[in-house]
Amino acid sequence: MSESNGAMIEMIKVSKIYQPDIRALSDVSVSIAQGEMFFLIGMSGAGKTTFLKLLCNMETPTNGLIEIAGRDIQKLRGKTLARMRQKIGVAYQDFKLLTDRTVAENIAISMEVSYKKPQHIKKRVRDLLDRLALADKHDAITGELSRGEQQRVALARAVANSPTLILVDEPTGNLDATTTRRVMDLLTKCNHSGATVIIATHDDSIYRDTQHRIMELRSGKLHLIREGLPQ
Ligand SMILES: Nc1ncnc2c1ncn2[C@@H]1O[C@H](COP(=O)(O)OP(=O)(O)OP(=O)(O)O)[C@@H](O)[C@H]1O
Repeated sequence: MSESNGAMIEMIKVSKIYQPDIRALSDVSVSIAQGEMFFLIGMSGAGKTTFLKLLCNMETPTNGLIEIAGRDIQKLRGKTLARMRQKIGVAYQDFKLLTDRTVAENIAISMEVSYKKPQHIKKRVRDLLDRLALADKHDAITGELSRGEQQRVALARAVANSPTLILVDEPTGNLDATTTRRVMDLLTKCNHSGATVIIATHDDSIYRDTQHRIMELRSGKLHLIREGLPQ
């Protein structure tokens, strides 16, 4: 994805109403810079997952415009849409893993789809498993792991192919403090390598001391909690 005025994401007056009448997002406008790490907080049901799903085209807005790297994502079709999707890594709240496949197979998928060399894939999978304290789970069947382990596999899969945009939904919900730190270290490393990272969470331990921008969804509206410091 190419740069557009330094913005990775432009949301302009975006609303999402689910049928029959659930207003999840209401006139949300925000610009998120290329290379920014951005925390999206809010109570349960505040619309965080909806916000992320709109960005990865899993849901369409009822009103408003969403641009990623300068392109209106609702207008993307065919190969252009597929190419953009390859540049977005998503760790879903419900993981969406292939539970009958091994951990390594799950993490390798996005790299295989973009024809990375087997040698590179092997090395990357091992490295991510090491970083996330899952080295001994390489050949485990994913559906047999604990929720906290599956959560980390979902994260490893999301970042494996070095996407330009990383969307993570509650990445630490099932984790202890030490493992939470590992997850945040990995996301920070991705961010330092240039990725724009958007983290939806209500785990205040991961944003309490951050120097990155924090915004909160409340009653479908987006409020600034803290400006990020220049990095
Ligand atoms: N597919 C859907 N159909 C109808 N309503 C939905 C749908 N998805 C979400 N909602 C509703 O939209 C609102 C926002 O939901 P969303 O999942 O985006 O919130 P959230 O902040 O991610 O919550 P949580 O922290 O509990 O995951 C909620 O009232 C939810 O019930």
